[in-house]
Amino acid sequence: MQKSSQKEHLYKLLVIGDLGVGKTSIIKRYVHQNFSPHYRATIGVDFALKVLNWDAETVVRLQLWDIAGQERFGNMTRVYYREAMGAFIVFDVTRPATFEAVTKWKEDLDSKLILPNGKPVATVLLANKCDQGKDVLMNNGLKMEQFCKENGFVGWFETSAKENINIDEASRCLVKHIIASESDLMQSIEPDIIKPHLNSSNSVSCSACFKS
Ligand SMILES: Nc1nc2c(ncn2[C@@H]2O[C@H](COP(=O)(O)OP(=O)(O)OP(=O)(O)O)[C@@H](O)[C@H]2O)c(=O)[nH]1
Repeated sequence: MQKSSQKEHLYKLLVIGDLGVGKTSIIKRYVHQNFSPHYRATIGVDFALKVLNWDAETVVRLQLWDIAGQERFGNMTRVYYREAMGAFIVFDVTRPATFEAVTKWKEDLDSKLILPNGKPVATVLLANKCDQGKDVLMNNGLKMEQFCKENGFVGWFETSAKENINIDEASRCLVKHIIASESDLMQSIEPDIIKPHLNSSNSVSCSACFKS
């Protein structure tokens, strides 16, 4: 039961990335604690709600927007991105092309969504299906931390929706950065205009959540 002294935050989070990388599966695992090996492509967008008891005084409600991979080639992302406070960009570690698409997704996001202080929304990169090996990470010799800094991600995690690896951790990282960016905004502008704008901007990053 909620105590009267508790603070509540409601955040819209986007989950984006190429077809079949595991966006729906990650949300399903996170919200419903289950996994299905069968693939059913998302059409347009789907939604889920996750409630987090953040600390003794704070409840965080996450509205997760599961955006179909095929939307990268459509015009609807601008509409879906509206008023989001954070994003996960997902790729599949077994398919290099899905990693190459990550920068395209990030550019699409940053070109359409901006906070009132001119900063992009906090974004965490998820290297999903890590239960299948780490082909992309190892073969390309990727320096993920460097990649994240250069491309404005606040952190990255190897995840598995199948084995339930690092999904809670990635979410906590994202929420932590959103709470920090929200208090940043509170200090600089009127609280009632915190909602992100649709526009473009440069990226910023912080290494607080980077994993090696
Ligand atoms: N081994 C393994 N398979 C996964 C994992 N996550 C998802 N899959 C499988 O990958 C396939 C695609 O997963 P989805 O969650 O539907 O992918 P999506 O990104 O939502 O796909 P779109 O809706 O087309 O954008 C399914 O067969 C899943 O079972 C994972 O962590 N490990």
